[in-house]
This record gives sequence, structure tokens and C-alpha cells, in this order.
Amino acid sequence: MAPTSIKSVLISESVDPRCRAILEENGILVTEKQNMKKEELIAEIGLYDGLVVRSATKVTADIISAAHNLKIIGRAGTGVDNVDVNAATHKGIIVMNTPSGNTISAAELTCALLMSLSRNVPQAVMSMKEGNWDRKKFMGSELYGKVLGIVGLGRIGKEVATRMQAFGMKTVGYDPITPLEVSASWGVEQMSLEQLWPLCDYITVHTPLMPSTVGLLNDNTFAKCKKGVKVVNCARGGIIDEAALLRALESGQCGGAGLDVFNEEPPKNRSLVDHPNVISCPHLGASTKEAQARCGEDIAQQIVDMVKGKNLVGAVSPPRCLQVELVAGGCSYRVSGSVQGGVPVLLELNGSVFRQPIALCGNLLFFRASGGPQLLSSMAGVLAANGVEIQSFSAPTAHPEDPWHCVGVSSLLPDLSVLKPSVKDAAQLQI
Ligand SMILES: NC(=O)C1=CN([C@@H]2O[C@H](COP(=O)(O)OP(=O)(O)OC[C@H]3O[C@@H](n4cnc5c(N)ncnc54)[C@H](O)[C@@H]3O)[C@@H](O)[C@H]2O)C=CC1
Ligand SMILES: O=C(O)C(=O)COP(=O)(O)O
Repeated sequence: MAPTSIKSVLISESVDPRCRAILEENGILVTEKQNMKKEELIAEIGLYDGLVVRSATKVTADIISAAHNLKIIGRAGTGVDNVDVNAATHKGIIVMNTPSGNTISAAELTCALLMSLSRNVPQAVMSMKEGNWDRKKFMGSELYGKVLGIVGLGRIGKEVATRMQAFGMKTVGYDPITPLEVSASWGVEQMSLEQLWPLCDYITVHTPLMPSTVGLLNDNTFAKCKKGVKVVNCARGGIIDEAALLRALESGQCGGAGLDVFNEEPPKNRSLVDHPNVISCPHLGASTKEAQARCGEDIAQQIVDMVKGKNLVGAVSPPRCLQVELVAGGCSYRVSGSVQGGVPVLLELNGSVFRQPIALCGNLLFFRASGGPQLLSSMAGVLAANGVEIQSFSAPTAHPEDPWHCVGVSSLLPDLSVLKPSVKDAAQLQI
């Protein structure tokens, strides 16, 4: 890609010092300012060509609209849900992340929470510090022989599985994209969520936060779980519905929760944090020296590569270089795309911006539907009944009503009308 001129970068959070050093070694002026108020950021963002953040800086549409010179938003970490990727893409600003730098750290914290839940370690520590010696109150149970359900079998889900197998846990899971034989090769038996809920002694979620994962664990799904199930969320607040979790803890349907993330951070509503069966951390999954060193270095190097015109690495939204209106089957579609590593990619379809660029190759099925936890599994079911397998899935970033989704499929559907009950609109392409 063509070199991009980046002369000044604002780092708005605590990022490893190697990030600043690498940028400065490459002639980029770096300003570090933490805990900026939104108004301050709006007032200053126009001065910078680049912005480096972690999860605390909310890069909202109004900040992006004031960012007159911004070309890159670098996320030193994985989740980009704190960045309005849609608004950035519209403005031609690239959003990139460093998704593998903190995988091991997040997986290790998840395992620590699972172990702490089984033996009440944090509660026992607190009790000792209060001067007590209470051996009865903190009776635990072994992890050995228990069933761990892992929802989301991507980078972190896989690392959690292999670690907890060392404790003798049986690992089952669900992921709409990871093929069954791939997860089986690291010891995870996949099944539908309906089959998974009643089997598990522990459930841990490792998905991104998006319309189809909001409230994956809710009143309805808690009711399908074993009484006393213990849950862990080291992914994103909201994947386990917080109000439903509190109700489940109060009724005993949920026996304990380990939470690293919250809907609102820090949480103003302290009911979960204060619950005796909840152990919680202030979003510490990526807070290790190792993870921060990797993410800090990676994001700086990716920015430097972009300045030098090398391939874009970790781009969640590459710059748009193509905007066209297509008319097919009497319908008009506005699409924008780009070229990444020589491959044409689709970024946006009729206002729905995709979380990851979609490589325009193979068989692609586009459909417009409201999100919701059941969307992917119901689509997978309809497609399977018609002999079609899902090979990849691209969800939209923003939540306009009934956004477009895209799945890579093994073959085209002979008749799109089989999707009718689940989707508002559908189109397919063979490239
Ligand atoms: N607590 C912390 O400090 C950290 C949190 N995270 C968060 O952990 C989460 C997972 O990260 P990674 O494993 O790196 O992501 P990943 O992208 O490697 O894996 C996510 C997996 O979720 C699956 N998925 C999507 N929709 C699903 C659904 N409806 N049901 C089940 N699975 C679904 C995807 O197919 C994918 O395999 C992200 O939300 C990330 O932001 C990541 C690092 C640190
Ligand atoms: O990378 C992620 O998705 C994380 O949640 C880590 O967030 P942080 O960089 O610690 O603010």
C-alpha cells in the first residue's frame, strides 16, 4: 500500500514504553496523556495523525468527527468495541489492533478465576485478613472430572481449554465458525448451546461483544443450566446479562461468578461486585508485563509499517478505495471496499460496516437480519438442512436495525427463499 504520513501520535492510556520508543525511533512525535476527559480529547484530537488506545478510551463518533488529521487508531490489544469503527471507516481512518499479544494473559486469568471459584480462594483470603480461621465456610469442590463449557473457541477459548484439561476437566464448547474437527484436535467436543447448557459445571465465555453475543447467558439460558453452575466472563461485559446473573446468583441457580469485565467500567452499580459468590477484577485480563510489551511493540511496529507503505497488519478497517452502487435482481446495493495484500475486500454494504474486511473470494451469502444470540445457530441449521456448510462469518460493527451479515459458504443455496423466516433480505455471490 502507499506510504501514509504520520508525524504525531497521541497515546491516551498506559501503554508499554516500547511503543513510544519505537515510534520515536522512526521520527514520530509522541504525546502521552492519560485519563483525558471526552471534551479534552475532542479539543486536542485534531492535532494528531495517530491515536493509540487500550480499552478505556471511548473513541466515539463525535471524537472521530473532530479528528481532522487522524489517519490511524491503533488498539494495543484485542477488542475494538470501544472504537466507533463505523464512523472511523466513513472518515477513511484505519483502525488496527494487536489481537494475539494478550491471548495467553487473558487465558491465564480465566483459569485463575475458575480455580478461585472452585476453592473460594479470594473469600478465604479476605476472611483470614479479617482475623478469622474459618475452615468450614470455605469448603470447595475439585475441578477434576467436572465439565467446562467454553463459548467462543477462538484464540483465548483454545488456550483456556488446553490448560483446564491439565486439571482433568472435560471440555465442551460451541463456536459457529471453528470447525468441529479443529476444536476436537485440542480436546474440545463441540455441540449446540442447547446441548451445552445442561451439561456444564462451569461455563466461560470468550466471544467478541456483538449483537449476536449480547446476553448469551440470560434468564432463559441460566434456567437451562445445572443448578449451581459457575460462570466466568473475561471477554466483555454484557455477554453474560448482568441483571440475569444477579437473579441467578440470588436464587442459587448460579453458584458463583468470576468477572473481569462489566457493562460499565468501572461499574457504578456494585450489586454484582458486592455479592458474596462473585469474585471480580478491574479488567486485568491483559494486564501483564508480557502482554503489554507485546501489544505495545506490535501496535507501534504496525504504525511504522504503515508509514513505510508496507502491508497493513491487524487492520480492522483498511481505507476505502472503492465505492460503488450495484444493481442486482432489481435491488440497489451501496458497497465500499479496498484491496488488502492484493485481495479485494468488502468493508461495507448498504451502511453495515463489517467487523473484519471480507475477502471477496469463494461463495458468499449476505443476509439482513436483526442480531440476537440465536441468529447464527438458526442460519447454520437452515443452511445445513440444504447441504450448505458455514465456513466463515462476518458480523457488522454497528447496530442499525437489521444490519447485513455475511457468511462464507461451501456452496451457493439453490433457493434463497429457504432463509425467509430468519432474514429480511438475502443475496449470494460466487467469485
Ligand atoms: N479481559 C481482558 O482483558 C481481555 C479480553 N479479551 C476479549 O476476549 C474475547 C475473545 O478474544 P479472542 O479469543 O482473542 O477472540 P477470537 O476472535 O480469537 O475468538 C472469538 C471467537 O468467538 C466466536 N464467536 C463469535 N460469535 C459467537 C457466538 N455467537 N457464539 C459462540 N462463539 C462465537 C468466533 O467464531 C471466534 O472463534 C474478546 O471479546 C476480547 O475483546 C481479549 C483479551 C484480553
Ligand atoms: O484486548 C482486549 O480486548 C482487552 O480487553 C484488554 O483491554 P486493556 O488493553 O487491558 O484495556
